[in-house]
This record gives sequence, C-alpha cells and structure tokens, in this order.
Amino acid sequence: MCPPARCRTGPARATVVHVIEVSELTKRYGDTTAVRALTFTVRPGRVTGFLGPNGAGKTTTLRLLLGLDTPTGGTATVDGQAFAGRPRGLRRVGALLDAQDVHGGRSARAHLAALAASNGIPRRRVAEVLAEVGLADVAGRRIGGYSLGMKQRLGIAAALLGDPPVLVFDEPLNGLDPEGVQWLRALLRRLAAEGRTVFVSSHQMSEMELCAQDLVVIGRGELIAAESLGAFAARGTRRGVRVAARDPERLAAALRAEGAGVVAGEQGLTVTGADPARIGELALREAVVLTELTPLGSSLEQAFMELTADSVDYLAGEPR
Ligand SMILES: Nc1ncnc2c1ncn2[C@@H]1O[C@H](COP(=O)(O)OP(=O)(O)OP(=O)(O)O)[C@@H](O)[C@H]1O
Repeated sequence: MCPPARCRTGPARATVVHVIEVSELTKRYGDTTAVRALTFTVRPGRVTGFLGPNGAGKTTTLRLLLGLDTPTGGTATVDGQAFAGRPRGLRRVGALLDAQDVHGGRSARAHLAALAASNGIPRRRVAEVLAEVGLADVAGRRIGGYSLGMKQRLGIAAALLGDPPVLVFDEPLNGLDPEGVQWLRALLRRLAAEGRTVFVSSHQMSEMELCAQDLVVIGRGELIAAESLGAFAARGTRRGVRVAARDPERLAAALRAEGAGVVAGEQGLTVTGADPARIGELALREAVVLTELTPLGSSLEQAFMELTADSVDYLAGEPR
C-alpha cells in the first residue's frame, strides 16, 4: 500500500490534508428533511465513528459526500473539493455503502478486476485486497452465493482497491461474525494509523467504542456532537456515586433531604444528584463514617442513549 503521505507529490500536493468537511449540509426529500444544516470535519489519522439512531441521516450524508445525491443546501467536500463519482475516484476515496449492491453473477475476482480496470488501478491490487479481506480462497465463486458478511468483506476490498487516503464505510460491521468484527476493528485502526481519514457509520455506540477516536453523532438529521470519544462520554450524565457507610440509613435520609436520589442495594447506596465532595460533607455533618465513595463513570453507550433519546425514530420493544 502507498501511505497517503507518500502519495503526495510536488509542492502543491504537499499541503493537501485529506480532510472531509461538511458545511451546512441539508437534504430534503419532499416533506422529509433527512439532513439539516450539518457541519463537521473528519480528520486524517483517526477513526471517526459516524453515529446516530436508525433514520438519523447517516446514509444520506455519506451519499451526499460521495456525490451520489445532490444536496438541497450546503456542501460536503474531500480536500476542499466536492467528490463526484469520477472514473478514477477510487484512488481518492474508497467507499462501502451497500454491500448487497453488487452483480451476483460475477466472481469477486472478476468484480474487483472490472473496478480496477475502470479506475486505472494495477491488476495486482485485486489479489492484494482479496488477501487483505480474507476472501482469496473464495475469489472465484459467484458473489450471489456469498453471505452478507462475505459481501461486506468484498465491499471493503473494493474500497481499499485504489489505496485511497480517505475511506468511508456505511455500517461495515453488519453481518460480520465476532471474528470478522474484531478483524475489521483492527483494520480500521491500522488504516487510520497509516495516516488515512477513516469515517465509519454505525447505529450502535458499542460497535464504535473499541475502534473510534472521534465521533460525529447525529439525530433526526441534526448534529448532536462532533468531538473525541472521551469528550462525548463525559457529556453523559454520571451514573452516580457508590457509597458505603456505617450508618447508611442516616446518610441516605440526609442525602434525600438535599434533593439527591438514593437507591439502597447490596453493595451500598447508589447516589445521583450529589458529587463525592458533597456526599463527604454531608457524611461529616451527620457524623457517619464512610467506608466507600466511588464515582461511577458514564459509559459511552449511556451517553449515546441519553443524547440521542429525543431523536430516536424507531424503537424496539416497549413504546416510550
Ligand atoms: N431517497 C429517499 N427518499 C425519501 N426519503 C428518504 C430517502 N433517503 C432517505 N430518506 C429518509 O431520510 C431519513 C434519513 O435516512 P438515512 O437512510 O439517511 O438514515 P440512516 O441514519 O442511514 O438510517 P439507518 O441507520 O437506519 O441506516 C429517513 O427518514 C429516510 O426515510
């Protein structure tokens, strides 16, 4: 593979940084506003997770970015230019949008060879990417007989074919088995470590938690957050503070009188609405000996649920 840094030639290209920039991006389909005034930046050298509940507008955003659809307003650019489906576009941006969208009658090898030919990519890349995604042994088989996971791997192979500095994947973990998920997480991290810009959508926080460094979170087409994983997690409400004390009932009463929430459990009290310092002060005032005072950090999943709660269109299970 040619790392992006080495792909830059000449003084003009030396300053090129492979940034995805989305500015005031809006897309309406009739009465539906799929994306509304979205603005964010995706930087190279990091895996950026693109998160949002079902129907949030992730696929629409990626389609607009890739020039597969036209914005109603705003812009989406790579390296400062709109990316339209150019013949040699695979060298610039590699994308996996819909793994099922392939000609089932062809073999994986023939499919990739055709893509390579139309993008001016050396034929040897076909064997390289097939090996990279673990499909070398089945490359001669018809794609129509592939499982969803195998088609995802093929879609990833196609995205890697042109050795591009920018990679965009829409829900690439769908259909992968646990080994496949681990493999893909490692691949995404490696691609970013090579200096590429890696933008990956998912509707599940837990999927991104282990490989993304930055997050762009949207809900109902609007931006909720664009920041590092850590900053996003910190925005979730703290789960509370676990407290153990010699006289828990007395402390619980004092905390409740202060407006804090207190739930008594086997391991002690779980307190919300009061930080450890305030709990310590109250314990001192009530002359209650504390034996444990542990802040419970908010998990990313919880932050995601909280921050997108108002923008979930489709809920599984019980109605809200
Ligand atoms: N071609 C279209 N015509 C009409 N409405 C559309 C079209 N494409 C998307 N939408 C609507 O735009 C909204 C955003 O859809 P989109 O597929 O971008 O969301 P998503 O975040 O990718 O969802 P998911 O996680 O379920 O794939 C939805 O309400 C969807 O029904």
